[in-house]
This record gives sequence, C-alpha cells and structure tokens, in this order.
Amino acid sequence: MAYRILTINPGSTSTKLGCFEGEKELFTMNVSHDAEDLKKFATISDQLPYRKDMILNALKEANIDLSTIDAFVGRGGGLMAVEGGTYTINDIALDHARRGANGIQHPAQLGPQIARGFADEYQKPSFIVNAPDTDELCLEARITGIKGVYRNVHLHALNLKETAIRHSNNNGWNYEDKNYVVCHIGGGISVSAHQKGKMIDGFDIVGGEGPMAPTRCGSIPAAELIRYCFAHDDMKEVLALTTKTGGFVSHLGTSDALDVSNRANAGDKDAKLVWDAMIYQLIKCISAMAGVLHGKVDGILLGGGMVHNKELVSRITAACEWIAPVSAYPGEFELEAMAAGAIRVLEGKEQVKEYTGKPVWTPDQLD
Ligand SMILES: Nc1ncnc2c1ncn2[C@@H]1O[C@H](COP(=O)(O)OP(=O)(O)OP(=O)(O)O)[C@@H](O)[C@H]1O
Ligand SMILES: CCCC(=O)O
Repeated sequence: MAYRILTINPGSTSTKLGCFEGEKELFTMNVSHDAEDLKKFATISDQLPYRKDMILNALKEANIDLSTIDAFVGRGGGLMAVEGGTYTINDIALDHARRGANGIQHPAQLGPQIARGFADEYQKPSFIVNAPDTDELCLEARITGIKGVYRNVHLHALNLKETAIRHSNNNGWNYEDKNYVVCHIGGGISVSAHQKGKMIDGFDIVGGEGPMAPTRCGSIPAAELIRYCFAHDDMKEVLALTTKTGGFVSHLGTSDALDVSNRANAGDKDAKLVWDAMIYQLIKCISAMAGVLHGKVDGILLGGGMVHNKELVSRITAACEWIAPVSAYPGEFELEAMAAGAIRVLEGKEQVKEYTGKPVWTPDQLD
C-alpha cells in the first residue's frame, strides 16, 4: 500500500500543508496567519504553539486523522550547510532548527519542529528534504575576492531539485546524468547550476546575490553598497533589503510581481524599467550558470509563481535558448517534493541521511 505522508511548509504569513498517498494528493491547504498576530512573537520558534494550534484545527476540519500518517516532513531551516537529500529529524536537527543555528531566522525552521512533534506523538518517522541550507558548491564557487569571506548559499533547493528531477523523469533521463540551469522565480529568485545531480553553484538569495526579486535587492556593486551603509544609521534596515524590503518593494512599494507586470504593460514607465531590469538580471545570471557548466547544459528550467507570466518566459526563452532548451514549470512543487523525498527513502530507493550538525564545508578545509 502507498505511504501516507503529511508535509508542512511554513512561510512568512502562512503554513502550507499537504497530505499525499504515494504520488496521489489527498489534500493541500494554505493556513493563513494574521501578520499582526505573528508580530507578537520575538523569535520564529516562539510562533510554534500558535502555528501548531492553527494547523491542528485545519487538519481537524479536513478530517485528517494524524494516526493514519506514515511519516511527517517539515521544510528545513536553521541548519548548518548540508548536502542535498532526505534527512531524519534527529535531536541535533531539531535543536538547530529551534535556535536557527546557522544564524538565519526563516519561518521554514518551524517545519522540522512541527513535523518532529507530530512524529513523536504518533511514533512515526519525520524527515527534512532538500532544506534551504543545502550546499553542494564546488570549491571555486565558495571563494570571494576578500580573503576570509566565503560564499554560503541559501536558495530554493527543494523546488529547484524537484523541478530538475521531474524534468529528467518526463524525458526518461536520470537527474544524476544531466546538467541544468534551474531557476525558481517567485517571491524570491534562485538561479542555480546543477551538474549530474549536484547543485554546484548558485546565488545566495538570503545574502543579497542574484537578480533583484520582489522583496530582495539582489547583487549590488560592493562599493555602492558600502557608501549606502555609510549614509544610513540603521544596519538592520539595510540588511532587510536583502530579503524583505529590496527589489520591487524598494523601487515601487509593492512585492506583487503580477501588479508590477500589469503596470508595466499599462505604460507605467517606472514599473516597466524595474520589470525589464529584473528580467535582464535573470538572463545575466542564467548565462553565468551556463558558463559554470561550460555550456554543456541539457535544459534551462524555470519554476516559481512568476513563471505563470508568459511574457517573462518568452523573453527568457528568446534570450537563452542558444544555450539549451527552456522549459517552464509554473508554480512550485514544494509539498509534493517533500512527500516524494520521504517516499523514496521509505521505499528504499534512496538512502536516508543523518544530520550531524557539522557544516559540509568550513574554511579550515583550505589549510
Ligand atoms: N501571471 C503572473 N505574472 C507576474 N507575476 C505573477 C503571475 N502570477 C503570479 N505572480 C507573482 O508570483 C509571486 C509569487 O510567487 P510564489 O508563489 O512562487 O512566491 P512565494 O511562495 O510567496 O515565495 P517564494 O517563491 O520565494 O517561496 C507574486 O509576486 C505574484 O504576484
Ligand atoms: C532560502 C530559500 C527560501 C527563501 O529564502 O525564501
């Protein structure tokens, strides 16, 4: 019989839930949280009881009996850099998610906490699949032009890898045999290079790299940014440009990309320039990742909410199809990807990994 999996993906103002039996979706649900309610909590982990109660109520309304679930999966977060794959939520992973051990506060770190809580209660396994902390960078990608400063990536690893796996399956290929440039173009934008099943390079979208995105500034010339810091007192506000107040929010006061593209099409010059600049930067970043793969690219894959926009897809396709065929996968497969990862290990098709808490790479490995 097919395994029944509950997947939990906490975002900034909602928690997405999915229940799957094998590949079959039994239900998905988006439980909204009032932004004012969330503001009352000092840390992300303080939100746990509040979010858990809302999830339990939603599951009750949907008649989902948690005792029928075979495994619980939470979106990762707060973990030290890990190789991609499916990990048991052991005590170290739980502790790191609770306290955001990697120094980044992200709602996704509630995923392992909620999943492990349910798993303990019902004596079932719990997993994390391709956490945002996935780091498979080649050594050269880690080195910057400042000694002692290294690149640590955080990106939409879950959706990027699932998109690449699905594209491979659709074509009768193995992800492990192919090279792709994979993008997630949504609230945040991730652009990454995948070489034979490993994400060997990508832009750090939590650290202010890559194309500008609805809420993120993307890459900025270093000296301009330093001058900007000198001209501003509040470094917390400056830092927020990398994940909350940059990109469309900084230029246009909205994070709604659909609104920006509509305004651009209706003749709003400011919106058009920002929309065009984002697409320009996307094309530039895709081409950079193709270079990293020496041009040996089997496909350029586009996922995320903005990929519903046909104009964006056709402009990227026109600019990049000289590199490789461009395929669009609008939206995201995050809930399905978490279930699929758990099922692969439960069926013995993939080896489950043990989180050790030691990052995959530290600068002392250079010595
Ligand atoms: N047809 C469209 N044209 C332009 N933008 C669109 C279109 N449809 C959806 N979007 C935009 O996609 C964005 C949402 O994408 P998505 O759902 O992937 O984001 P998210 O889940 O909030 O964040 P993230 O993708 O970073 O996890 C919104 O800004 C929305 O306006
Ligand atoms: C780290 C990838 C997810 C995000 O920042 O939204």
